[in-house]
Amino acid sequence: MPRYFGQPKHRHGSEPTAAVLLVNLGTPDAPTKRAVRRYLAQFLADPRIVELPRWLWRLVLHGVILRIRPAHSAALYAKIWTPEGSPLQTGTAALAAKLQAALRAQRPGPILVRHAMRYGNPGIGPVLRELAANGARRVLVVPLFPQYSGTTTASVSDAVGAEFATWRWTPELRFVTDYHAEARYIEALARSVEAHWQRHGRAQRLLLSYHGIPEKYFRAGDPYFCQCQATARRLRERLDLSEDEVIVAFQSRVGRAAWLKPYTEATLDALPAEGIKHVQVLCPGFPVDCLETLEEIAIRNHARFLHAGGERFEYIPALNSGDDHVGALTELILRQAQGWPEFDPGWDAARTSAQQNAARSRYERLRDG
Ligand SMILES: C=CC1=C(C)c2cc3[nH]c(cc4nc(cc5[nH]c(cc1n2)c(C)c5CCC(=O)O)C(CCC(=O)O)=C4C)c(C)c3C=C
Ligand SMILES: [Fe+2]
Ligand SMILES: [Fe+2]
Repeated sequence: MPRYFGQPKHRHGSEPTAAVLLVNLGTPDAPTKRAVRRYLAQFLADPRIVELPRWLWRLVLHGVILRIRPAHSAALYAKIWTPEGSPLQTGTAALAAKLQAALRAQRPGPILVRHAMRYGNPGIGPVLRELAANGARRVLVVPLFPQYSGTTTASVSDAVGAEFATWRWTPELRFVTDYHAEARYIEALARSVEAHWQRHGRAQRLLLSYHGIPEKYFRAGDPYFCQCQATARRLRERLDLSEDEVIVAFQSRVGRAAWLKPYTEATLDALPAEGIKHVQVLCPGFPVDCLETLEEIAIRNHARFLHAGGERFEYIPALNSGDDHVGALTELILRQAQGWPEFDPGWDAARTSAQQNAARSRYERLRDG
């Protein structure tokens, strides 16, 4: 086995291709205990997610958590699973397909759009290798985390770096760290809220629920909390709502340590006693619907709010593969890929390959003996 992954059959001078790789968190292959266990074992072993000493965490993870959580989580996944699979998987794939079509319509050059998952399938490594096999010499990585966190965005960066550490010929690489304040992303969120208002009227409060992270990561310098607040502020201003009408809260806490506050659940428990009986919930940090929105918010927290005395609870769906989302990400991608020839509106494939064909056969004869 050669030490580095190479492309010995690469055709010298062949047309370069650019690629956009959307990366989401990942999801199990099936809503079963076995598949969830495999997924959680990879996910929770990531030191970006749990920063305990490795030996201690390995004991707890394999001795306790992976014995209990898979069955519990599998039952939750079963509630949201569709005939096509996990909503996070199908939603991310649909978004990638729509982006591929949008870029093809707007740019003449060869641009491939793919999606990968940080944990589970399709993995970042195999997708990057497939792109290389299809000639991708430039790769723009777009983690689907609008707000940067070390637990998510940096973990994607780790995985991309670890993959390229095994390659002989690495591509030109660009990486989107966050897009929490992008005008088109805020606009897409605002329009999804307005569309909801058109059909259901306005609630007393708009609750913006983000995935939490341990509070100690925030204190150690993770910018996630600030970026969540900044997204919320811009969205509130765009919707012309007062500070009182919008609440920011954090969901999906795991374990007993303190996470970012206020917690979504405690917030929903307290609102009815304050006379707030009608809430609408939007999750701006989840570009694609998943377990944490469809089960935790739309099912579990909905029931919880009614139990606490609330009367109306509405979940406003994620942007998913809607046109506003595709438009926002297309604009982000076109700006991030500026200067790449494949993204040049004047790309001329015939001229490019004619220039490069000249050098081809000589080098290949030398290499292939
Ligand atoms: C244990 C610590 C966890 C941290 C820190 C964390 C941060 C974090 N996660 C997301 C986005 C998603 N998380 C999802 C599921 C999920 N998250 C954790 C744990 C942490 N997340 C677990 C154990 C799970 C699996 C489900 C479960 O067993 O409860 C998902 C949904 C996946 C799906 O298949 O639908 C997403 C998306 C962000 C954005 C984030 C930090 C900012
Ligand atoms: Fe999570
Ligand atoms: Fe700040």
